Amino acid sequence: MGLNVKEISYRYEKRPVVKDVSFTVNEGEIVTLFGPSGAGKTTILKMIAGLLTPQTGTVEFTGNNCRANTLLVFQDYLLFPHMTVRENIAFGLKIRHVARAEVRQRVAEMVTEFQLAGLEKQYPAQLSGGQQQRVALARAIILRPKLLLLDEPFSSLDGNLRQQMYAYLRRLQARYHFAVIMVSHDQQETFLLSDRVVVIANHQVQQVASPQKLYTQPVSRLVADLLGCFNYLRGTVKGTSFQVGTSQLTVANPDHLQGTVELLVPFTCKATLRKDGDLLATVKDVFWQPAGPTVVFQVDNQRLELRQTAFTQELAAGTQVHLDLPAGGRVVRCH
Ligand SMILES: Nc1ncnc2c1ncn2[C@@H]1O[C@H](COP(=O)(O)OP(=O)(O)OP(=O)(O)O)[C@@H](O)[C@H]1O
Repeated sequence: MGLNVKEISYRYEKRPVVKDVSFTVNEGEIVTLFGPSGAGKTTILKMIAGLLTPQTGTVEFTGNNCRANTLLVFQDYLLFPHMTVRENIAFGLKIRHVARAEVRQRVAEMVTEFQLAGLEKQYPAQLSGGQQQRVALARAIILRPKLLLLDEPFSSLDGNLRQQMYAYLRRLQARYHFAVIMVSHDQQETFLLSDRVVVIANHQVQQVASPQKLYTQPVSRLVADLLGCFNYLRGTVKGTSFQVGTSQLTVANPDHLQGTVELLVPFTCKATLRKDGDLLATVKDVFWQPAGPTVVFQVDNQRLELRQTAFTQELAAGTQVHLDLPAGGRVVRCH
C-alpha cells in the first residue's frame, strides 16, 4: 500500500498555493511536509484527504490502499465537546455500525494504549492539551487507518508533552503499521520523527530526502535556511579547495561550483582545535551550556557559532585559534 502524489497544483482564486508537487509515501513510512507558514502544506494534505480536488495532477492510492483508509487529524483536533472521552473515541466505530462488543474491546485497547484510564467519563473541556491530543489520535487510530494525515499535531503542546507524543506516535506506528504524512514547521520534530522529509517552500517541493541526507546534503541555500541549523562562511571555491580569508580548507563540491560560494557549517559540528588547524578564528564570546559551551568565533570578519562544543581547552574572548572542521563540509551557491 502507498500513495503517489503526481504533480498536483492548486490555486485559490488566481493565486497559486501549490505548484506541481510530487512525492510518494511507502507502507509504514512517516513522511513530513516541512516548510514555512503559508507554503501550501495544509492545502496538499487536504487534496490527499479529498477535501480539495487538485486542479492539475493526481493523488493515487496504490496497492490495497484507498482514500477510505485515510484519516485526517487537524491541528486543533476538534473533539466533540458534548461527548465523553469514551464516546469521542468510539464515535467513528459507532457510525460505522460496528458491533457493541467489538466497540467496547477496541475502545479499551485505545484507552490502554494512550494511557487514558480513569479519564473515560471526562469531557474534553476537563482534559489537558496533551490528554486531548491523545484522545484525538486514539479516535483516529481506533479506525485502523492505513494512512494518517496529521496537520501540525503537536504544535499546541509544550516541550515534555511533545516528547511524550512523539514516543506515542512512534510506538503506535510500529505496532499498527500505518503510514503517516505530517505537516510541521518544527525542524527538531521533523528530524526526530520522519523517515523522509518533503521540503516545501514557495509552494513547491525543494527537496525530498531522509533527515540525515537533508542535514548533510541540503540541495540549496534555501533548504539550509529553512532547516536553520547552519552557519554560512562566504569564500571562494576552486575544485574542492575553499578559501576564506587566509585559510584554505578541503570541501565537498558535488555541484562543481566555482568562485564565490558559501560553506555550510552546522552549529553543532564537532570542530576541534589543533595548532596547525585549517581555519584561523578569533573567539568573540563563550556561553556556558550543559551540553557544552556555545562559542562565537570571528572568521575573516564573518560570524561562526559552534554549539555544544567539546573543546579540551578553555577559551576566552580575544583568543586566536586554529579550528579543524569535520571533513567534507559542503559548499552551496550564494543567494
Ligand atoms: N480557503 C482559502 N482561501 C484563500 N486562500 C487560502 C485559503 N486557504 C489557504 N489559503 C492560502 O493559501 C496559502 C497556503 O495555505 P496553507 O494553509 O496550505 O499553508 P501551510 O503551509 O499549511 O501554512 P501553515 O503552516 O501556516 O498552516 C496561504 O497563503 C493561505 O493564506
